[in-house]
Amino acid sequence: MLSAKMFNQIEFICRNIRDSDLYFGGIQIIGSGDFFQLPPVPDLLNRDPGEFCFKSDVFKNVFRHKVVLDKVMRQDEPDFVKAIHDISRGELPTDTHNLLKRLQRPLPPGNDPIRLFARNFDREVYNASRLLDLEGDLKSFHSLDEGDPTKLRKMSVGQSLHIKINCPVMLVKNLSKNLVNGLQGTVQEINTDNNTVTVNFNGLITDIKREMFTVYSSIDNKVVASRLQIPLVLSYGATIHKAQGLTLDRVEVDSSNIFKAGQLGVAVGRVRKKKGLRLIDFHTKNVIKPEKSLFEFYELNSVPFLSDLECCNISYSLATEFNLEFEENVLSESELSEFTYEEIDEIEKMVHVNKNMGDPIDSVASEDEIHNVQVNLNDCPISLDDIRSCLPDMLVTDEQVFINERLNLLLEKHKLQLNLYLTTIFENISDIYEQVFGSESTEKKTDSKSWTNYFSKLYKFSHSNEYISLIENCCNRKAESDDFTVFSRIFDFVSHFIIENKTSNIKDSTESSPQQSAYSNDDAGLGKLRYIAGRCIAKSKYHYMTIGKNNMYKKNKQSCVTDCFLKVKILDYMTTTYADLLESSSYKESLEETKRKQNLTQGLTDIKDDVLDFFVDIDRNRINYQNEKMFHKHGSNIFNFVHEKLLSSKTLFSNFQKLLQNFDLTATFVRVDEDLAMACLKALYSDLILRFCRVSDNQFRKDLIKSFGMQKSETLRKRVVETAKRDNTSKQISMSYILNDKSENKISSHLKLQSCICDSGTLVLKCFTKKQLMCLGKAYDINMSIKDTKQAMCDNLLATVPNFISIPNVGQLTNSEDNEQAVENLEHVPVVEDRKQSASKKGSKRKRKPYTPKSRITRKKNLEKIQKDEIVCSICSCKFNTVDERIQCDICDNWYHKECQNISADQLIDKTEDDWYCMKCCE
Ligand SMILES: Nc1ncnc2c1ncn2[C@@H]1O[C@H](COP(=O)(O)OP(=O)(O)OP(=O)(O)O)[C@@H](O)[C@H]1O
Repeated sequence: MLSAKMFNQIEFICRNIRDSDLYFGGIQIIGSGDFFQLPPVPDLLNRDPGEFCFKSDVFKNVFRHKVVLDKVMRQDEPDFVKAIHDISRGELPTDTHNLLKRLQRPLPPGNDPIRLFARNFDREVYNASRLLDLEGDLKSFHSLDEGDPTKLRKMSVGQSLHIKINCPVMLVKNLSKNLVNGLQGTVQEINTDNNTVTVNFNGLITDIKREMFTVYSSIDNKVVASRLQIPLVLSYGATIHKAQGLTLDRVEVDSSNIFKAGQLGVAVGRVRKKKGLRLIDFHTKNVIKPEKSLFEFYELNSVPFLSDLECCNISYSLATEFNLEFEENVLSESELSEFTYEEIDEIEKMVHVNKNMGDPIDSVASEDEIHNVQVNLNDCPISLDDIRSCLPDMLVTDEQVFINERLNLLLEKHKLQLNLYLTTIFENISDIYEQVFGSESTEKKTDSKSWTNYFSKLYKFSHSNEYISLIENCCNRKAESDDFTVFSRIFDFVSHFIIENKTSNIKDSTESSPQQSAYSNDDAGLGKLRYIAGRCIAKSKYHYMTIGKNNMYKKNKQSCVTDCFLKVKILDYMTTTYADLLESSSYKESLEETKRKQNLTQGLTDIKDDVLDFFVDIDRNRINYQNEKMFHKHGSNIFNFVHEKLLSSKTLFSNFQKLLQNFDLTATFVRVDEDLAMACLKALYSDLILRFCRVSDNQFRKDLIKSFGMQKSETLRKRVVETAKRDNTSKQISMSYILNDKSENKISSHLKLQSCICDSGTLVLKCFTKKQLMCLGKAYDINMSIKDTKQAMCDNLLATVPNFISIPNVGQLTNSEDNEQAVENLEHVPVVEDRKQSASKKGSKRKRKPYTPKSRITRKKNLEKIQKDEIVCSICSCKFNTVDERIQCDICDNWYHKECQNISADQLIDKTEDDWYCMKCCE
């Protein structure tokens, strides 16, 4: 079926070739078709979402007249005609239902029927199994490919064509008027030397040679892949899409994977008579209701024809320019084509799915404290019997069976050596623990670094020669990779044991951390879980399909193909259609979320309700193991820990079995016995658990990182705010700032001083010298004495300044020289005395050398030192360019740039008259 985008493009090309304003350049168009048949296939490569063409504005203007052909020519049995009509419209009245049920019998003897499948994979498996059953030599033709391999998958011919003489084939390219796409024939001769296959097409015997197939990308505006191959495919079976348009006499329709409205109708409608049709695996859910717009389209009235057809000569107007809306929203409305499973990778790239799921991270851990130490590190409290508890109860995978067997053997035959191994690793791991977190008597704060350190030490030990020789001692031979697998289980067990006992008091933050809540707690979460579960199933299905396809024609691999085929069938059984869910799901409220998340992968993730229940179970189990507390204990190993716990849960596995109790093993064309079914079941269980663990682990790690990131950024933000505050206050308020303030009564500087005082009174200590404080006191009418300590002066200011709205006696604040004079006049107390007093008071708090006033000689000497570049600023370590830009602290005697101490360079501080303390000493 033509899509809206394709229709618009054809119209555009015709109009441009004709260089005309008329639609299609004035070319008369007669369109025919049945919209209740297969809908257009979306084409991701060309950004075509696969909308019905009648939705295009151009279509509405061009096809104003509609004629409904209602006489069916292919079939002549009224009940059969009605049944095809019903199922095409998504209806299943009783008479039609009964008729379809009756058609589930084998076909009466006759020619080999063609089997129709909804999905390519089923067709391929069927074709391969039939071909291998046919006598004769298998011949293969391999294509010559160029370009992007993912695009090559879209080709209608495969990379390899496997055929035998007398096998049925179908032409997949129009070669001439008679040799058309879809024509069926039988292979008569095969010549691999000159790449030719002779085919008998109903008496027309023709040599078919290799043809070039290309994939064009309108996005890249070029051919992105090409394949040179014989244009034939095997035709024991075909897809329903491929069979559309054919008229057949004997058909078997496998309806198990019908995924589109119209698909079943097309399949059933290919055959002339009921007696030539057999239905396989038919369910009512295969009858899918088409979208409403289709019914609306047929209900629309048609415009009557005018005799001169003037009604059809409409000019193209810009108002009907291409409806490119869907280019923005390429696939939100789209559904999947039959190729969907093969396009998963491509789709994933487009929706930015993180494929790197499950990569371990070592460096993240939170900062809980370890309170309790319960293990006596000198003795090993673990017995060999305890080791048995690390054997999994339920054996799902081959690896588990293997580990169990090996461990049992060691426990029976190498008890002594195993005991030595156990004691030694216990001691070593305990030592490592102590080294990192301290001894049992000390409570030590642990942080992410410590945990990383701990796990890296464990890793080093487990790869040391000492450790390897321990294992070799137990095995009585050179250690192999299998041995390490077995012993790593005991190693993990001991490591967990030690941490478990030491961290038993760690606060379990499961409830407070959002990342550890179950998906299934609310509707949105359930919707998300359905999507995740569906993705796990779809990925698993794709995985087995690929293995199956790769081994399809290898004779000795047929059991592997059967195995994969059965697994795919089981996975199919777990899914349904969105329409079915809308009608019958008990979790309808959650479906919206599933649909929203599906976007491109719509259809892939519609899993049945009972399958969702099973995943809810997994999820609830998962949060018991996948939480912050467990993360502390297992570090990067948490993924394996969670995975193993879920894998070995008997309840989960039996729930999984229950899910499939009604699955009909006989409904497939491959022979399946009970053992194979059970093996497949276990493998699938293991695969789905693994995939689910990867997704949840990925999410868990992301959430952890996010929460750590938030903590980190909060600390950082705090620091920035504090620094900014400090900078602000210390820079904003200084004597020169107050003096330069031209506002009335120096309101501006008053406010700044006020805010500086309110924020932190101690900052004032840093900003002003004693002399300046005296000045300020005078300006605010505060009675201060030069004998007062700086702190007392500040306290006075602190108590007074907030009570004023501006500086009351601005006149008292003059320039610094005047200030000095003012202070001189105020009190005639020797400054040296005050300095001594102040220094001795400070000395009570911290030890400091007694204050010695710098004599002119000392200053001169210092000056000389400065000039000889011997002295540098103690903050920035840079030299001083001028004498005036430096200042020396009277407590620590260090030199600083004034600016490094937030003192403006032009500010004069005569240190022969007053002391000055650097910021550090003030603190
Ligand atoms: N006027 C006719 N008289 C006799 N047989 C006819 C007539 N028209 C069509 N048929 C036969 O009916 C069958 C279906 O015809 P055709 O494929 O053209 O229909 P269609 O509408 O394209 O079908 P579909 O869309 O279902 O594939 C063919 O076998 C054709 O030979």
